[in-house]
Amino acid sequence: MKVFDRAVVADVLRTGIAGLELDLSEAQVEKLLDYLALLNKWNAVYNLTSVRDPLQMVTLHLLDSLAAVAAFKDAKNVLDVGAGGGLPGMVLAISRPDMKVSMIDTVHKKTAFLNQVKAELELTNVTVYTKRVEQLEVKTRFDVITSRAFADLSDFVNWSGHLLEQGGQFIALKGTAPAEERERLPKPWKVQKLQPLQVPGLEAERHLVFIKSEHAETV
Ligand SMILES: C[S@@+](CC[C@H](N)C(=O)[O-])C[C@H]1O[C@@H](n2cnc3c(N)ncnc32)[C@H](O)[C@@H]1O
Repeated sequence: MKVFDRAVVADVLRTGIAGLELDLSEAQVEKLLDYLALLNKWNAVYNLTSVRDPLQMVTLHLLDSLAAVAAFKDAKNVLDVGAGGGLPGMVLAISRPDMKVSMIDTVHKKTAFLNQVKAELELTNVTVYTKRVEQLEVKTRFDVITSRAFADLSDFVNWSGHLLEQGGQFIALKGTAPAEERERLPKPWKVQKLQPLQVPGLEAERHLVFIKSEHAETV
């Protein structure tokens, strides 16, 4: 599908949400569609994602991120590192308006887009930072730090570990997470759980990797 046909896109999105058994209101589904329409529009100029087909964007971006929403059920204050066009951060913010979601990226055109989405969709739970995560300082640390397609797990925790509150956890959205990469994590970080994800309409392997300090209680 070349053009953004909202009715067709909405149909695929709604079927996927039903498959994931997610309880989203009609207003939230409309916001997800608004977000996708903006991503599609800005992508033409800003090159935010290499996925250009709106229907593929539903599966590879929206449903892929929505499949992870349940893992954030106890989260209150989340940071998405290397959020790019807002995945999974923007999808989490729309799905969980009660949760604070911060997104960080080094590339200004990406965070300009995220701020535009925040304004147009009136997302009061969103904060956007333009800088390297290693250089971010915050008054209140995060209970969950997430990322999708960001970096090797060791770099992810090394660069953002200073931002995680005591007892907090990392949740990385990955295709595969090879044992060698998981075992290479620097102390005190340890993989607590590796959870396969089923994304409606997607054959590819997807996983959530939960990482905690070995000094924290197990999940
Ligand atoms: C492959 S993209 C993934 C974007 C998005 N998470 C997704 O799944 O579509 C990785 C992003 O990380 C950002 N990035 C790379 N190094 C970073 C750093 N040290 N701090 C913050 N963002 C970084 C890049 O600018 C890029 O937008």
